[in-house]
Amino acid sequence: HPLSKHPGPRLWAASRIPYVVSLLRGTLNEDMLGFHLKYGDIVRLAPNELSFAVEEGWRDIYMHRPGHKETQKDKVWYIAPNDMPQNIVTTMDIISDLALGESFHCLDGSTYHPWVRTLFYFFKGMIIVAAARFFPATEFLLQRLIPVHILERQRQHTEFTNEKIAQRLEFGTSRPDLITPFLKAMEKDKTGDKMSLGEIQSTFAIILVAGSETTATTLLGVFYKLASHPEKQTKLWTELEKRFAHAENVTVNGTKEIPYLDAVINEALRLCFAVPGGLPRVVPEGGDTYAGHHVPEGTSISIRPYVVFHSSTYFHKAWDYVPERWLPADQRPKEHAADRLAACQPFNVGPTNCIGKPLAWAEMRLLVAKIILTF
Ligand code: HEM
Repeated sequence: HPLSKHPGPRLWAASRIPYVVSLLRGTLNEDMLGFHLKYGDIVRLAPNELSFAVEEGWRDIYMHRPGHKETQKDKVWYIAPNDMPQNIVTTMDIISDLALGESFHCLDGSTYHPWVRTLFYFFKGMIIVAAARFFPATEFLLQRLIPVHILERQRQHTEFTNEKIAQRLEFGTSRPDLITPFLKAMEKDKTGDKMSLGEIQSTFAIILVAGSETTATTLLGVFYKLASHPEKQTKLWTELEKRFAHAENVTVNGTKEIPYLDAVINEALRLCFAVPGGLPRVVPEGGDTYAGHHVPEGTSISIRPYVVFHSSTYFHKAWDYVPERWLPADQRPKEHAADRLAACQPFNVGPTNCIGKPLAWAEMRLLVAKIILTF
């Protein structure tokens, strides 16, 4: 087999089944970590899949390289759920304002909106459906084994999203929001093309999921780490107090200039990364070279962020919480001078990286600064 030169556990190289078992048990990241420690930077983790734990993988797999064809998102993972059309997120323009012009009001009543409550079933359903897709010949039968309550909650989740979109379309909004540019796209252009309601629904389903849970999980990481490292918390408070004096003075722009605040958030992004899967892509026709290795077409390849972010090759004391490693070079502790910060890319890189990155940073800076100063 063309991938036989790459090391990895034999059973995993022979069959997709051990991978799928690990995926469904939720132990894939830990297993990957063990394999990379044992076998090295590039591991064969299924008959047609390689996992990369090398910095140059970010550039080679995800970025546009002149003279090379681009990898494609692996269809096993990137298919819209519940028979919806594919979402059309490619564009950077739409990220200039917030999504649907109306909150889910979770904080008002300290309760979850049903959309939030069903979100985890949505994720669980995604994983199980993807697991079945690895076996195309029996996919139809395997899909039937998915527990009915998970499918039902996943369907409800989609319904909540569609309901919200329908409300927004019917009642309008007093200020521009993320839907506004899409309304134009729903009218026919000169060529007679227009965006369908299904495409709008699918796109907003992904924006809402991608824009909420990721930021929330990272913030949980920030506060967990600060709570368990009081001296870092005090340091952050001192820096914020110097700049703002009171929480009421905090502004998005003002929070951009506080290196220790960014350092605290960057270290949480590294250690409590919110997108636990690999970011799977497929090698284009003709094959190509990734991190110095030729890989045949059709192979599934990805960086495993969990492995790279915890790698002692790139980060001194990789498992320790050290926000200072992210400070500008002249303020960084000597022992972290050689840390390879570019190996940590929590928003991915290249044409399909996170379109919400500036929004996520604005939200996180604002929230962390206000909460630390207030409490
Ligand atoms: C800490 C917060 C966040 C993290 C760590 C994060 C991370 C990521 C990553 C790693 C990807 C690439 C996935 C892939 O290559 O398969 C991605 C894509 C995406 N993110 Fe984020 N994200 C965050 C916040 C947000 C926010 C606030 C939004 C708001 C709209 C957002 C919207 C999206 C969308 C729509 C995509 C898909 C882009 C595409 O398919 O081209 N994300 N995000």
